Amino acid sequence: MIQLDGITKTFADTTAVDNVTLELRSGKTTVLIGPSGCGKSTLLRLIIGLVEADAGTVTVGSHTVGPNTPPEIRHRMGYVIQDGGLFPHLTGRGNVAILARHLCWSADRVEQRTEELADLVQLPLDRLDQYPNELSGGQRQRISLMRALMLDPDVLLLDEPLGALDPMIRADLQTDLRDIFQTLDKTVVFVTHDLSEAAFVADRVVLLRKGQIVQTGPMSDLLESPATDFARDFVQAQRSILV
Ligand SMILES: Nc1ncnc2c1ncn2[C@@H]1O[C@H](COP(=O)(O)OP(=O)(O)OP(=O)(O)O)[C@@H](O)[C@H]1O
Repeated sequence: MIQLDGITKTFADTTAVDNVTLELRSGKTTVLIGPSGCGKSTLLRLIIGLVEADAGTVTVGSHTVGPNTPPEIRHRMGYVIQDGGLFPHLTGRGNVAILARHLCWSADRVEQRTEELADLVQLPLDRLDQYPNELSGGQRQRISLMRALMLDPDVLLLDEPLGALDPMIRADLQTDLRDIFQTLDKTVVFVTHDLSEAAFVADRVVLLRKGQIVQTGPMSDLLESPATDFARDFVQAQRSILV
Protein backbone atom coordinates (compact mmCIF):
# COMPACT_ATOMS: atom_id res chain seq x y z
CA MET A 1 0.00 0.00 0.00
CA ILE A 2 1.11 3.58 -0.68
CA GLN A 3 0.17 6.19 1.89
CA LEU A 4 0.50 9.95 1.41
CA ASP A 5 0.10 11.94 4.61
CA GLY A 6 -0.28 15.70 4.54
CA ILE A 7 1.93 16.11 1.46
CA THR A 8 2.70 19.64 0.32
CA LYS A 9 5.09 20.60 -2.48
CA THR A 10 5.75 24.15 -3.62
CA PHE A 11 7.86 25.31 -6.58
CA ALA A 12 8.80 29.00 -6.17
CA ASP A 13 5.35 30.60 -5.77
CA THR A 14 3.34 27.64 -7.12
CA THR A 15 1.86 25.16 -4.69
CA ALA A 16 1.76 22.06 -6.88
CA VAL A 17 0.47 19.74 -4.14
CA ASP A 18 -1.39 21.15 -1.19
CA ASN A 19 -1.78 19.02 1.95
CA VAL A 20 -2.77 15.80 0.21
CA THR A 21 -3.61 12.75 2.28
CA LEU A 22 -4.37 9.67 0.22
CA GLU A 23 -4.21 5.90 0.52
CA LEU A 24 -3.48 3.95 -2.66
CA ARG A 25 -4.64 0.39 -2.19
CA SER A 26 -2.55 -2.63 -3.05
CA GLY A 27 -3.51 -4.48 -6.19
CA LYS A 28 -5.89 -1.71 -7.28
CA THR A 29 -5.71 0.86 -10.06
CA THR A 30 -6.10 4.43 -8.89
CA VAL A 31 -6.47 7.10 -11.57
CA LEU A 32 -5.45 10.69 -10.89
CA ILE A 33 -7.45 13.11 -13.02
CA GLY A 34 -7.86 16.85 -13.12
CA PRO A 35 -7.04 19.86 -15.25
CA SER A 36 -3.59 20.72 -16.48
CA GLY A 37 -1.33 21.92 -13.67
CA CYS A 38 -3.41 20.44 -10.82
CA GLY A 39 -0.43 18.43 -9.51
CA LYS A 40 -0.94 14.94 -10.94
CA SER A 41 2.60 14.43 -12.25
CA THR A 42 4.12 15.98 -9.15
CA LEU A 43 2.23 13.45 -7.02
CA LEU A 44 3.70 10.57 -9.04
CA ARG A 45 7.17 12.09 -8.79
CA LEU A 46 6.75 12.42 -5.03
CA ILE A 47 5.75 8.76 -4.76
CA ILE A 48 8.81 7.56 -6.66
CA GLY A 49 11.08 9.98 -4.81
CA LEU A 50 12.11 12.15 -7.77
CA VAL A 51 10.69 15.15 -5.93
CA GLU A 52 10.95 15.77 -2.22
CA ALA A 53 7.93 16.99 -0.25
CA ASP A 54 8.13 20.24 1.75
CA ALA A 55 5.83 18.70 4.32
CA GLY A 56 4.25 15.33 4.94
CA THR A 57 5.35 11.77 4.29
CA VAL A 58 5.07 9.22 1.51
CA THR A 59 5.16 5.62 2.65
CA VAL A 60 5.47 2.67 0.28
CA GLY A 61 4.90 -0.58 2.16
CA SER A 62 6.78 0.03 5.40
CA HIS A 63 9.34 2.45 3.89
CA THR A 64 9.28 6.22 3.91
CA VAL A 65 10.22 7.60 0.47
CA GLY A 66 12.67 10.51 0.23
CA PRO A 67 16.02 11.55 -1.21
CA ASN A 68 17.79 8.81 0.73
CA THR A 69 15.46 6.05 -0.30
CA PRO A 70 17.63 3.01 -1.07
CA PRO A 71 17.57 1.81 -4.69
CA GLU A 72 15.95 -1.50 -3.63
CA ILE A 73 12.81 0.44 -2.67
CA ARG A 74 12.81 2.52 -5.88
CA HIS A 75 13.20 -0.67 -7.88
CA ARG A 76 9.90 -1.86 -6.45
CA MET A 77 8.24 0.91 -8.48
CA GLY A 78 8.02 1.00 -12.28
CA TYR A 79 7.50 4.38 -13.94
CA VAL A 80 6.20 5.16 -17.43
CA ILE A 81 5.92 8.68 -18.84
CA GLN A 82 3.96 10.11 -21.76
CA ASP A 83 6.55 9.79 -24.53
CA GLY A 84 8.00 6.60 -23.06
CA GLY A 85 11.28 8.23 -22.03
CA LEU A 86 13.28 5.58 -23.88
CA PHE A 87 17.00 6.15 -24.37
CA PRO A 88 17.38 6.94 -28.10
CA HIS A 89 20.84 5.37 -28.41
CA LEU A 90 19.68 1.99 -27.11
CA THR A 91 17.53 -0.56 -28.95
CA GLY A 92 14.24 -1.62 -27.42
CA ARG A 93 16.02 -4.63 -25.94
CA GLY A 94 18.75 -2.38 -24.49
CA ASN A 95 16.15 -0.11 -22.93
CA VAL A 96 14.20 -2.98 -21.42
CA ALA A 97 17.33 -4.56 -19.94
CA ILE A 98 19.01 -1.46 -18.58
CA LEU A 99 18.22 -1.89 -14.88
CA ALA A 100 18.63 -5.65 -14.94
CA ARG A 101 22.10 -5.25 -16.49
CA HIS A 102 22.95 -2.65 -13.85
CA LEU A 103 21.98 -5.25 -11.25
CA CYS A 104 24.24 -7.82 -13.00
CA TRP A 105 21.52 -10.24 -14.06
CA SER A 106 22.86 -13.03 -16.27
CA ALA A 107 22.27 -12.71 -20.03
CA ASP A 108 19.99 -15.77 -19.94
CA ARG A 109 17.85 -14.33 -17.18
CA VAL A 110 17.55 -10.98 -19.01
CA GLU A 111 16.56 -12.74 -22.24
CA GLN A 112 14.02 -14.97 -20.55
CA ARG A 113 12.37 -12.06 -18.74
CA THR A 114 12.41 -9.94 -21.93
CA GLU A 115 10.60 -12.66 -23.88
CA GLU A 116 8.07 -13.13 -21.09
CA LEU A 117 7.32 -9.39 -21.06
CA ALA A 118 7.16 -9.08 -24.87
CA ASP A 119 4.51 -11.77 -24.75
CA LEU A 120 2.65 -9.95 -21.95
CA VAL A 121 2.57 -6.60 -23.77
CA GLN A 122 2.04 -8.29 -27.16
CA LEU A 123 5.10 -6.89 -28.87
CA PRO A 124 6.70 -8.95 -31.67
CA LEU A 125 10.24 -9.86 -30.59
CA ASP A 126 11.85 -8.40 -33.73
CA ARG A 127 10.65 -4.92 -32.70
CA LEU A 128 13.00 -5.09 -29.74
CA ASP A 129 16.00 -4.84 -32.06
CA GLN A 130 14.84 -1.46 -33.36
CA TYR A 131 15.85 1.91 -31.95
CA PRO A 132 13.08 4.12 -30.51
CA ASN A 133 12.99 6.38 -33.60
CA GLU A 134 12.28 3.30 -35.76
CA LEU A 135 9.19 2.37 -33.73
CA SER A 136 5.61 3.64 -33.63
CA GLY A 137 4.38 5.54 -30.58
CA GLY A 138 2.34 2.52 -29.46
CA GLN A 139 5.34 0.19 -29.81
CA ARG A 140 7.50 2.63 -27.85
CA GLN A 141 4.94 2.64 -25.04
CA ARG A 142 4.80 -1.16 -25.00
CA ILE A 143 8.60 -1.21 -24.63
CA SER A 144 8.46 1.47 -21.97
CA LEU A 145 5.97 -0.67 -20.07
CA MET A 146 8.27 -3.71 -20.42
CA ARG A 147 11.13 -1.66 -19.01
CA ALA A 148 8.98 -0.57 -16.06
CA LEU A 149 7.96 -4.19 -15.39
CA MET A 150 11.41 -5.77 -15.84
CA LEU A 151 12.19 -6.10 -12.12
CA ASP A 152 8.60 -7.17 -11.37
CA PRO A 153 7.84 -4.11 -9.20
CA ASP A 154 4.92 -4.06 -6.76
CA VAL A 155 3.91 -0.60 -7.92
CA LEU A 156 3.40 0.80 -11.41
CA LEU A 157 3.24 4.57 -11.90
CA LEU A 158 2.02 5.72 -15.32
CA ASP A 159 2.01 9.39 -16.24
CA GLU A 160 -0.32 9.89 -19.21
CA PRO A 161 1.16 6.83 -20.88
CA LEU A 162 -1.27 6.98 -23.81
CA GLY A 163 -1.55 10.75 -24.18
CA ALA A 164 0.44 11.00 -27.41
CA LEU A 165 -1.21 8.12 -29.28
CA ASP A 166 -3.88 8.18 -31.98
CA PRO A 167 -7.36 7.08 -30.86
CA MET A 168 -7.32 3.54 -32.27
CA ILE A 169 -3.88 2.65 -30.93
CA ARG A 170 -4.88 4.29 -27.67
CA ALA A 171 -8.03 2.14 -27.40
CA ASP A 172 -5.98 -1.02 -28.09
CA LEU A 173 -3.45 -0.13 -25.44
CA GLN A 174 -6.17 0.79 -22.93
CA THR A 175 -7.58 -2.72 -23.30
CA ASP A 176 -4.15 -4.33 -23.04
CA LEU A 177 -3.16 -2.23 -20.04
CA ARG A 178 -6.37 -3.04 -18.18
CA ASP A 179 -5.82 -6.77 -18.83
CA ILE A 180 -2.20 -6.48 -17.67
CA PHE A 181 -3.19 -4.64 -14.47
CA GLN A 182 -5.77 -7.31 -13.69
CA THR A 183 -3.43 -10.20 -14.50
CA LEU A 184 -0.44 -8.89 -12.55
CA ASP A 185 -2.32 -7.60 -9.51
CA LYS A 186 -0.01 -4.57 -9.14
CA THR A 187 -0.71 -1.36 -7.27
CA VAL A 188 -1.20 1.02 -10.19
CA VAL A 189 -1.34 4.82 -10.16
CA PHE A 190 -2.38 6.12 -13.58
CA VAL A 191 -2.53 9.76 -14.63
CA THR A 192 -4.81 10.85 -17.43
CA HIS A 193 -6.82 13.88 -18.57
CA ASP A 194 -9.35 11.64 -20.20
CA LEU A 195 -12.44 10.73 -18.20
CA SER A 196 -13.46 7.82 -20.42
CA GLU A 197 -9.94 6.37 -20.17
CA ALA A 198 -10.13 6.79 -16.39
CA ALA A 199 -13.52 5.05 -16.31
CA PHE A 200 -12.11 2.18 -18.37
CA VAL A 201 -9.05 1.38 -16.24
CA ALA A 202 -9.82 2.68 -12.73
CA ASP A 203 -10.94 0.93 -9.60
CA ARG A 204 -10.94 4.36 -8.00
CA VAL A 205 -10.49 7.90 -9.26
CA VAL A 206 -8.99 10.88 -7.49
CA LEU A 207 -10.05 14.24 -8.88
CA LEU A 208 -7.57 17.02 -8.16
CA ARG A 209 -7.75 20.78 -8.48
CA LYS A 210 -4.99 23.25 -7.65
CA GLY A 211 -3.03 20.61 -5.77
CA GLN A 212 -5.94 19.52 -3.61
CA ILE A 213 -8.20 16.48 -3.68
CA VAL A 214 -11.75 17.37 -4.71
CA GLN A 215 -13.26 13.88 -4.72
CA THR A 216 -12.15 10.25 -4.46
CA GLY A 217 -14.14 7.10 -5.08
CA PRO A 218 -15.45 4.93 -7.85
CA MET A 219 -16.05 6.67 -11.18
CA SER A 220 -19.80 6.10 -10.77
CA ASP A 221 -19.76 8.42 -7.71
CA LEU A 222 -18.02 11.16 -9.64
CA LEU A 223 -20.49 10.86 -12.52
CA GLU A 224 -23.64 10.51 -10.44
CA SER A 225 -22.80 12.51 -7.33
CA PRO A 226 -20.11 15.10 -8.06
CA ALA A 227 -18.92 16.51 -4.74
CA THR A 228 -18.60 20.14 -5.85
CA ASP A 229 -19.57 22.46 -8.71
CA PHE A 230 -16.03 22.03 -10.06
CA ALA A 231 -16.40 18.22 -10.10
CA ARG A 232 -19.70 18.55 -11.98
CA ASP A 233 -18.18 21.02 -14.45
CA PHE A 234 -15.15 18.75 -14.97
CA VAL A 235 -17.40 15.82 -15.85
CA GLN A 236 -19.62 17.91 -18.11
CA ALA A 237 -16.63 19.39 -19.92
CA GLN A 238 -15.83 15.95 -21.40
CA ARG A 239 -18.15 15.95 -24.37
CA SER A 240 -19.27 12.78 -26.01
CA ILE A 241 -20.65 12.48 -29.55
CA LEU A 242 -22.57 9.40 -28.41
CA VAL A 243 -25.09 11.33 -26.27
N1 LIG B 1 10.06 21.37 -11.50
C1 LIG B 1 9.14 22.34 -11.45
N2 LIG B 1 9.51 23.63 -11.31
C2 LIG B 1 8.60 24.62 -11.23
N3 LIG B 1 7.26 24.42 -11.27
C3 LIG B 1 6.84 23.16 -11.41
C4 LIG B 1 7.75 22.06 -11.51
N4 LIG B 1 7.03 20.91 -11.63
C5 LIG B 1 5.73 21.28 -11.63
N5 LIG B 1 5.60 22.61 -11.48
C6 LIG B 1 4.34 23.38 -11.40
O1 LIG B 1 3.51 22.70 -10.47
C7 LIG B 1 2.17 22.70 -10.92
C8 LIG B 1 1.69 21.26 -11.03
O2 LIG B 1 2.40 20.65 -12.10
P1 LIG B 1 2.14 19.13 -12.52
O3 LIG B 1 3.05 18.84 -13.66
O4 LIG B 1 2.23 18.26 -11.32
O5 LIG B 1 0.61 19.20 -13.01
P2 LIG B 1 -0.21 18.15 -13.87
O6 LIG B 1 -1.55 18.06 -13.24
O7 LIG B 1 0.55 16.88 -14.03
O8 LIG B 1 -0.30 18.91 -15.26
P3 LIG B 1 -0.47 18.34 -16.75
O9 LIG B 1 -1.79 17.65 -16.76
O10 LIG B 1 -0.48 19.57 -17.60
O11 LIG B 1 0.69 17.45 -17.03
C9 LIG B 1 2.15 23.44 -12.24
O12 LIG B 1 1.78 24.78 -11.99
C10 LIG B 1 3.58 23.36 -12.72
O13 LIG B 1 3.92 24.47 -13.52
